[in-house]
Amino acid sequence: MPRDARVYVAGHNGLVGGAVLRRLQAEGFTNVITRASRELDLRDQAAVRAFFAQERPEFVFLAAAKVGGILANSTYPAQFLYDNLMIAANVINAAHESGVRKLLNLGSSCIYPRLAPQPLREEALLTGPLEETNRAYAVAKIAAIELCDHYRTQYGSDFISGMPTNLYGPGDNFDLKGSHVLPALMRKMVEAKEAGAATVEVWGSGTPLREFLFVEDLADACLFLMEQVSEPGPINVGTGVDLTIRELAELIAEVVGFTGELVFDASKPDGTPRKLMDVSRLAGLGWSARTDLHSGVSQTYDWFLQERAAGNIRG
Ligand SMILES: NC(=O)C1=CN([C@@H]2O[C@H](COP(=O)(O)OP(=O)(O)OC[C@H]3O[C@@H](n4cnc5c(N)ncnc54)[C@H](OP(=O)(O)O)[C@@H]3O)[C@@H](O)[C@H]2O)C=CC1
Ligand SMILES: C[C@H]1O[C@H](OP(=O)(O)OP(=O)(O)OC[C@H]2O[C@@H](n3cnc4c(=O)[nH]c(N)nc43)[C@H](O)[C@@H]2O)[C@@H](O)[C@@H](O)C1=O
Repeated sequence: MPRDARVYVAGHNGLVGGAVLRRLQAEGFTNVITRASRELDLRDQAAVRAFFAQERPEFVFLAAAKVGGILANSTYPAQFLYDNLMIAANVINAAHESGVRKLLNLGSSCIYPRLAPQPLREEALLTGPLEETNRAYAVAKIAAIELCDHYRTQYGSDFISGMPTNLYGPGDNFDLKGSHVLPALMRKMVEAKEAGAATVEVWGSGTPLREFLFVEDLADACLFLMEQVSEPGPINVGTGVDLTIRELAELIAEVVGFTGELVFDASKPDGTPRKLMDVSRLAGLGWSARTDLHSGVSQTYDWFLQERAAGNIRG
């Protein structure tokens, strides 16, 4: 991508969009276009068409979506399905109509079939029943991947899809009901430590396994994909390493300095038992994650304390 190319980052206020924006700015891109949802609701087809016709971006990072953890997904499935279908359909179609040179769409490891063989290979997509707790979201994410592939075959559009694993890092959502596990446990443990509380509640059994990629590494992968990959089908972006929720909670407790007891609430859903991705395809193209989980959690903790003091934490 030329440094003066017109680059649109959809979702720049979010975890992924924020990391991609920081990286583009660090790399010296001078023409980055952004819009908050209050300025441009991507569910509004006419507004999206008008935006693309007016701004004519050449490259698009599609990191706008309605995103949440296991409880949010199972509580608001209609919104997760509708919003994500509309956002993807409007942006992908307007990108085609306005002649965008390349678009990067993002899937998620949680959209693979619940019982697909692990580690998950890209070919496993659509080969079996989905995880119920986030099926609505998954259907919308799968539709976006399918749209990109069919716009490639029918119109020759260079629209690609990355398939990130669970992400975390600066800019994450720390709302205790709507967020993902890592920010939720970090916030709960910080607040428990400060309050002198003896316990912290962990949802579920603690036995599910999850893989976590630091969002700055994902941003690096997004630029790599935009520069290096132009082929159909999702491409996994992860670390290839997972751990149990119990092990994650113990790691966060050690970083935060919470020495109380972890109490597991079996009334909360575990979700899919495991979703470790096979990351060999992207490794074969020359990209691998650099930040180990302990370092990423430590960096996220430092960022959380600093931004909480400034009143900038989402959630
Ligand atoms: N977080 C994770 O663990 C993972 C995320 N992904 C994918 O990465 C992408 C980004 O996720 P993430 O950064 O975590 O999500 P966030 O919730 O952190 O950010 C999503 C962004 O989308 C924007 N947005 C939401 N609805 C609309 C709308 N109707 N119109 C315009 N903008 C909208 C929001 O903008 P605003 O703030 O202005 O309202 C927000 O900044 C998604 O496609 C997600 O599926 C994939 C795997 C894992
Ligand atoms: C990222 C990807 O994957 C997401 O699915 P998920 O990985 O199941 O999401 P999660 O991070 O919310 O939970 C992971 C595990 O952790 C446990 N858990 C413990 N304690 C808390 C807790 O306090 N909060 C949360 N949220 N989970 C907790 C929780 O019970 C579960 O066993 C999709 O929603 C979808 O967003 C998607 O794209």
